[in-house]
Amino acid sequence: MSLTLDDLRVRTLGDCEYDSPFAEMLSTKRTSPHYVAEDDRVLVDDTVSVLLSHGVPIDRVPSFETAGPRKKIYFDPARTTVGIVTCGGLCPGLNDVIRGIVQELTEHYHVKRILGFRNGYQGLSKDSRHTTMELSLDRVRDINNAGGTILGSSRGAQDPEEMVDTLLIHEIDVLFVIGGDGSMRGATALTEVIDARKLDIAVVGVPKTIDNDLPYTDQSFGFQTAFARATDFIQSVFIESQAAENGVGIVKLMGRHSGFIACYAALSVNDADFVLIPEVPFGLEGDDGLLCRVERHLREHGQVVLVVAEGAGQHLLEASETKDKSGNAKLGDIGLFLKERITTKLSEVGLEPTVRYLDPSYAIRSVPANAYDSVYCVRLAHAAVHAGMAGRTQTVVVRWRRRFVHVPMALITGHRNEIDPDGDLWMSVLEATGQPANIGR
Ligand SMILES: Nc1ncnc2c1ncn2[C@@H]1O[C@H](COP(=O)(O)OP(=O)(O)OP(=O)(O)O)[C@@H](O)[C@H]1O
Ligand SMILES: O=P(O)(O)OC[C@H]1O[C@](O)(CO)[C@@H](O)[C@@H]1O
Ligand SMILES: [Mg+2]
Repeated sequence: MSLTLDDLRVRTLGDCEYDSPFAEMLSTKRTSPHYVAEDDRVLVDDTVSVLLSHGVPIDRVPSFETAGPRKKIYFDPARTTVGIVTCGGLCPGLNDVIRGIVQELTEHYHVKRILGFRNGYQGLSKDSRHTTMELSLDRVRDINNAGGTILGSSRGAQDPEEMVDTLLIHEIDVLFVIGGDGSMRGATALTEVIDARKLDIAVVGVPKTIDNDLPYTDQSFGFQTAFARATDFIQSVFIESQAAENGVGIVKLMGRHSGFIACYAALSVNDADFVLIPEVPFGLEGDDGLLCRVERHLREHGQVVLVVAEGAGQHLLEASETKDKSGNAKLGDIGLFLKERITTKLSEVGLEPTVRYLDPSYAIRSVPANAYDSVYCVRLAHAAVHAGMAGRTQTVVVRWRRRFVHVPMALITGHRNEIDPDGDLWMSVLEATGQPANIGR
């Protein structure tokens, strides 16, 4: 997709007139390999050929506004009330982000009132708008040691008019939404009502998804923790299948539309023989199909390990019209399906298999963030606070090519981050597993 500078323009509520608590520290800072000054920008693309293809001077090629503290800010901290909400599925690091936001607002900006809305957007609805949680430093002190979110989360639509009424009742000036693509669509709907009513409320997003399926972000927070946890299950089925006669290990991992968890976990353990992801369709039948390939592998090596993303091979299953409360399609169970088909096939050819099947499901996303993700979360939290206090709205903070930047919400929800079958990640998976580029297709 070709972006223009206009697509990348971040919205702001107005001129920044208050001195930032960081003004003095920033006065001598210039762009360096480790810092981007607030009037500088970060390039979207990073290859010579793509940069040249734009055919415009370097200051006209697509670039993001840099994140970080500003010398001047929009909101007067002494009169600012902040809200925080976490929505959608769980993800390691949610509590780290909440804590980081509260710490930054309290210790540096000296914001006095921070409210957590309970149970996702549901907590902003008319019915539950009074069940807020006061977020003080004491309240968030050790929350990062636990998985989940102290605020709770939910799926399901709420009326944006009602939600904005709730923001007004609590006199919220800045709302931080920590959530995935659906949450960012919800946040966009909020900003539309805020605009229509000409209100002065900033909405800043911190993108969250263990599936790593949001675009314009290096890797989403919690993803590394989630795939690291997933490796335990691959190792288990590897060991089980190694010890059994005709051992088959199958692990199904989360990933509705994108197979990042499956690929990274499989590469990390480097013992998987087949990795199946939604982005690369495969067939079961025929000499080139998955079933014969599994059989051959088993005959040759005595064991076989498959890692399958939950969204893989959906074309092989009966289509389902079922949706969850947020309207996300409920998928068929490819893991159980493969377990049955592989068991039947191997039994038919006389290789009575010992099949070990694991579906760790929620076990990989309910854990606390690892050290790496915790660092990432706290830095995203700081960036979000700086963006909000500077009056940025309809904006998310992300890390892009190792720099923290502001991205308009519309870009984050515009398309999905998926594994490119022609890209180098999938090539690495093919190299590590030895599986062919096409299975039964
Ligand atoms: N198009 C939309 N407009 C308004 N609100 C939406 C929209 N899509 C989703 N939402 C709301 O956003 C919240 C979270 O959405 P959803 O359950 O899809 O999770 P998510 O944020 O995409 O996170 P994840 O996919 O990582 O679990 C829900 O309350 C849902 O109703
Ligand atoms: O059961 P829940 O909470 O709807 O979550 C399941 C989904 O959430 C995700 O982890 C995305 O957050 C998907 O991979 C998974 O299908
Ligand atoms: Mg989603």
